[in-house]
Amino acid sequence: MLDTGPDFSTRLFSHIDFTNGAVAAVSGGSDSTALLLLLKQHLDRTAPSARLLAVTVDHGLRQGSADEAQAVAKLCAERGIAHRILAWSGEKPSTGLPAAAREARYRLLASAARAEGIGLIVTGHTSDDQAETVLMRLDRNDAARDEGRGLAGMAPATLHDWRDWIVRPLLGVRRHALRDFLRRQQVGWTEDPTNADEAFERPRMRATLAGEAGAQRMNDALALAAKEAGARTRLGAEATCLIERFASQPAAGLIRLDPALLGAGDDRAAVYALRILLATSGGIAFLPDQARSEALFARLKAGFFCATLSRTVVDFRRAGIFLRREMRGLPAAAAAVDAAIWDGRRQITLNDASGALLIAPFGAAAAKRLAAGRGETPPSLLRAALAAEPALLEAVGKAGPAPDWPAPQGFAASPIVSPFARFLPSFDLAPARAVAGLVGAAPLPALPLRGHSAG
Ligand SMILES: Nc1ncnc2c1ncn2[C@@H]1O[C@H](COP(=O)(O)OP(=O)(O)OP(=O)(O)O)[C@@H](O)[C@H]1O
Repeated sequence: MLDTGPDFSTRLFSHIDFTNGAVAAVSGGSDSTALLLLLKQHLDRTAPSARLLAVTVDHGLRQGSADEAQAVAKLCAERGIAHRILAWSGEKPSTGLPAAAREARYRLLASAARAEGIGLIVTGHTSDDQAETVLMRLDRNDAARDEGRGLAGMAPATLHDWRDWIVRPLLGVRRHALRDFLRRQQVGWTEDPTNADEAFERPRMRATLAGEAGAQRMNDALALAAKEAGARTRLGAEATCLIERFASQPAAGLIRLDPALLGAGDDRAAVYALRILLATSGGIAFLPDQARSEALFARLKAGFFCATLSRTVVDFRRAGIFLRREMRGLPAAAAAVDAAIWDGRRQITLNDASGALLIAPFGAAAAKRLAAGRGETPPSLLRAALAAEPALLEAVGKAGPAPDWPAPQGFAASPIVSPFARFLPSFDLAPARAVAGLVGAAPLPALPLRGHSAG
């Protein structure tokens, strides 16, 4: 039987920095209920002044979800833990419901954390969840498409919206051990019927991992995840070196790669660096397809050419290899909204919200008037990059002349690192930090795990 005494909670939590408190995401299921009680035990012993807020999201998708949230509220009241229930009140999509529910859940958890000045969310994902995730990805053959990146499974920590850390302290713990702990504490939990509904992929996978027969499969999956996590982190570190050595940004929206990258000798890392930079330039949340990226890299090795991948024009000419957002598919003029993400590439800040403002691509004509030559970068490329940047317009002046550049006061369009802007797994910290430095994105908040640094 697993030791679930004080040593156990020390092992689970002592590497996490709770100085700024924690939000515990508690569904009322066994895993997150055990998480909450173990964390409370740990903080009472080691950091009694650290704030702990339990949050239950009521998705309103099942009958009885409000009662389940109330059961968590009751447990928290008994244990002296602050608790909030947050309802998902938005439109529910007819397809992709689990993904939409997850999005809404993290958004609500993050808003609760921010409201309390807490930058850390802990969830109850277990090694069972990890094995299921990895095996589902293996079944879908994601590995072949993405060089095995996904087989690393869930990261011990993930940055959400470049602001809030989601930490998963139970990733190395089996669900049955947590249930044993709860039984000994005489604490109940709710069973979500969808977890047993084999119409869904995850419950089907869970069933294959049950019993003696499933145990070996689970161990193999966890060993695979650990191996792939190491490989992904190493590849990321190698790609980081290449980005730092060979990539520069001559102007906003224009990345230059030194052609020496092509002969640097480490093609795998170079392709990975290229994929990350393509997604960043194009404003895409996912890295471009592995095979197409390899083909692009091979074509670059063959000499000068121009192609488009991941909404990014890749232009190899004498002056270097340049990446910029293609003009096709840029957002149409629309009302400017503070804090909105524009084109997946820029976070808009409106300091002066007065008046009706529109945001629109700068456009080729205005860029032609304004872009001046700079250094050795061909002016045509500077103009092309500028044309795809956002500009602020008076709504009434739509037909008037284009605005001046740089943008009028009261408006900032800060670059974001598109593939990692929403979710940044800790495996990918090094390349995310390098690209943030390259494009001028906000620096990463420190990783709340001891023994690591996020710079
Ligand atoms: N409705 C919710 N409210 C708050 N946190 C949640 C909610 N649903 C899930 N979580 C968090 O996400 C983690 C993983 O979610 P998942 O859907 O795999 O778990 P679950 O089966 O709903 O619940 P549990 O993991 O607690 O048994 C949970 O352990 C919990 O920390």
